[in-house]
Amino acid sequence: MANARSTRRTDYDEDDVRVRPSRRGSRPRTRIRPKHDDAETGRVLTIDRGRYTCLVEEDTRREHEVTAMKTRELGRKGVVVGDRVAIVGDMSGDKGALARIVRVEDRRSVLRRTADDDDPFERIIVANADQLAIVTALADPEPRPRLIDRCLVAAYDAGMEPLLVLTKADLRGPESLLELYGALGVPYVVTRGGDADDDWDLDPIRAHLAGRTTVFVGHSGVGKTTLVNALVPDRQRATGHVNVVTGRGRHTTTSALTLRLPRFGNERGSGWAVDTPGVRSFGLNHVDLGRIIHAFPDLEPGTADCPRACSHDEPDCALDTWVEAGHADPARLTSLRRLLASREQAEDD
Ligand SMILES: Nc1nc2c(ncn2[C@@H]2O[C@H](COP(=O)(O)OP(=O)(O)OP(=O)(O)O)[C@@H](O)[C@H]2O)c(=O)[nH]1
Ligand SMILES: [Zn+2]
Repeated sequence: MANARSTRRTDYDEDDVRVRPSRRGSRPRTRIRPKHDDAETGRVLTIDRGRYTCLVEEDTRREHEVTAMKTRELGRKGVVVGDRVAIVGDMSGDKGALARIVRVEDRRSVLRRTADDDDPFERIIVANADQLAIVTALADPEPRPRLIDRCLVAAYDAGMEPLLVLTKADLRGPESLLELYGALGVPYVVTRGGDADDDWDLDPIRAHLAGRTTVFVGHSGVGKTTLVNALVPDRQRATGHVNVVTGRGRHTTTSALTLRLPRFGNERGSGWAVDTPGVRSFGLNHVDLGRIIHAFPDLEPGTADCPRACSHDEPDCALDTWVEAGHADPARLTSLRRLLASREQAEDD
């Protein structure tokens, strides 16, 4: 009991008390003001063993990182990379200083996964991102269209725009792979870099990333690390934290890591890259397939005559008639159904 009470004490936020209660005992201002209304807003850059690296005073000359922990008042609510949070306490960013996250602001988008399709637990990988860069090598390793499809479903489900990043173009051209995605109209960039090109032109991909927050996913060996490092030359400095990067420069955490991209062209904001070291695949157990149709605005009106709770991949689906009547391209319906089916299939086939 005594223990619980003392914990409450530490939860009490001394920063909130601007006016001392008078001797006659008026109530402290914290009681009547909204809680923590002088908290600072931060962007969660990465998470490591319960410590949240947050960027505060963003885009000002006083921009800096602070390390924070969750507080009790958050309850069981999770804090994920990309979250905008309210932070109080020691905001100095000094070594050993620990601030406290007291609130998580509403999320604009949520990229989720389940470890595999049988896993009942969904995990949020990143919040508030705009774009999902699906990094795929054109060869070595061979492209895995099923995996790409699943990433597309995850992006559409999250309310994020997909971007196909096709690497190792020095080994093979993109034509046959792009045939699969032509009807979907997924934006793409083709790159060749790393050891294959001393003079790597990153401008085409930078144009897609400028001013937005992009999450990078990709299977092992596709060149994701090579690409992200090239995009963020001062990566080591950008992460800054010894607990994120070990002496050998490898991540000890599977948390996503947010990196600021250098400014590109006339964009006002430089944009952010979110690297996802541990994410190689997307379990789609949590995905509400009913949401995927929203990514197909040309087909969506055709679902008006569908049976209730139509999966859009069944004999009575009204989309067949809609397409036969010439309202939309049949290839679009084929692509939609391929995506809908990708949840039921293994990633590797
Ligand atoms: N030929 C060719 N090789 C590339 C290209 N980009 C990267 N590579 C090579 O591909 C290999 C894998 O690259 P990484 O960047 O480590 O791939 P990754 O996707 O981060 O893989 P993990 O480190 O396993 O997560 C390395 O040997 C790179 O040098 C490219 O455009 N062309
Ligand atoms: Zn239908």
